[in-house]
Amino acid sequence: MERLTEEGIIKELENLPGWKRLDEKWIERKYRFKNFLAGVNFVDQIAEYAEGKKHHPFISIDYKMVTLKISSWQAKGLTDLDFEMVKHFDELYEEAEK
Ligand SMILES: C[C@H](O)[C@H](O)[C@H]1CNC2=NC(N)=NC(=O)C2=N1
Repeated sequence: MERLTEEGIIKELENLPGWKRLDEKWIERKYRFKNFLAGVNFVDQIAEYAEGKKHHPFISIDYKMVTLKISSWQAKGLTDLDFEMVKHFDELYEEAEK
């Protein structure tokens, strides 16, 4: 998959509040949960989805906070697939927090 241009990345991020640029290759979002197990359950859903897509975010759980960061390392940058996936991560979060 093709790497997105700088303009393409900036445009995508405009519609994704919460996601921030770490550097030219990685974006990151921190999600807060009501309790530890809600965060772990979210990570479980992310893991299933990522495995299905064969595209894997880096994940860390810090008590009630889950941090996801993603890049397409084979493409050496950010791709449409990264953005398709982060939109789904945000949807899963909204469902989880209802
Ligand atoms: C061979 C395998 O499909 C690749 O190594 C996949 C696995 N998961 C991946 N995940 C992410 N985030 N980026 C990749 O480039 C990537 N490559």
